Amino acid sequence: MNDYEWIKKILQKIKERKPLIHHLTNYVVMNDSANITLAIGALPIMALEEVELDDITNMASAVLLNIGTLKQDEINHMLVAGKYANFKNLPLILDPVGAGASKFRTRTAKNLLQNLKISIIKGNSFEIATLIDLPAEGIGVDATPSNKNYANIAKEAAKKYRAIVLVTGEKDFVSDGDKVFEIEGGSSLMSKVTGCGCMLGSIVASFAAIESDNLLMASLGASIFFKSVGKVAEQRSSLPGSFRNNLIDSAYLIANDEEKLNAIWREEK
Ligand SMILES: Nc1ncnc2c1ncn2[C@@H]1O[C@H](COP(=O)(O)OP(=O)(O)OP(=O)(O)O)[C@@H](O)[C@H]1O
Ligand SMILES: Cc1ncsc1CCO
Repeated sequence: MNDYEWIKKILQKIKERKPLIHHLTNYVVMNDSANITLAIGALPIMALEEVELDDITNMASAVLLNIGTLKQDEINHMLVAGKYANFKNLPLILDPVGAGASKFRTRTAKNLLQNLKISIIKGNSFEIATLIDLPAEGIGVDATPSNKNYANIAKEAAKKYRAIVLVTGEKDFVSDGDKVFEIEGGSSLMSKVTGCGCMLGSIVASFAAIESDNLLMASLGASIFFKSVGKVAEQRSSLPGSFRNNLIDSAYLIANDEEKLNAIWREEK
């Protein structure tokens, strides 16, 4: 038994149960999100049309809301999909892409948090800091929170929104508002390929679908797993284009090859 036996169990259950993950997500990364979901054995579906939301939610095991390319007239779709998820008690994951970059995104992320019971919030440090009204340094995509205590940012956001919070970056931080876990690893190439955060959202949702009674461990497991995926992808490629494809291949490889998982995690200890 190694320390990560519990993550292998989650991966095994994903393969057995094939949970359907309903994504309302951005069209920059939608295809990669679908493929990474399939690579670990879950099933993706992307549906925005309001009339089909009840059917889709009835089959789904988790719902992911990602505001990356959201338009004003689509906000209501997210609210309706979120209400269905809440009604069915499904894990509901929010990726507040770009919160802090525009007033529209900040307002929309906060609106979703106010009107829905969000189970897990996953975002980079700037996005999560924005949700707890911390000031920023820099502009646009290079902005970072002026407060670099990311563990505390995760904890405060989790307390404020009564949700599990996963802050991503060179190191990830996961908190339930009480405990905070710090996760190292991954690859610097992950910041050179768009959508690694969005793909992690799909993995978080897949883990949450299986581990719905323990969303802290689901989020922690997803973070550890995806850091390992990044590391294996880097061993297989050194440039962003091939790295992107190798993320999907590596997710598939390590989700299906227990020996590979053992080897990576042995190395890490
Ligand atoms: N420099 C790095 N070193 C190691 N891992 C990284 C690095 N940068 C990002 N990651 C990993 O990449 C994933 C995405 O994190 P990131 O903070 O870049 O998300 P994001 O800004 O929301 O990305 P996007 O908006 O492109 O989807 C996480 O799993 C994170 O741990
Ligand atoms: C680049 C970009 N713009 C909106 S969504 C997205 C993908 C990364 O979040």
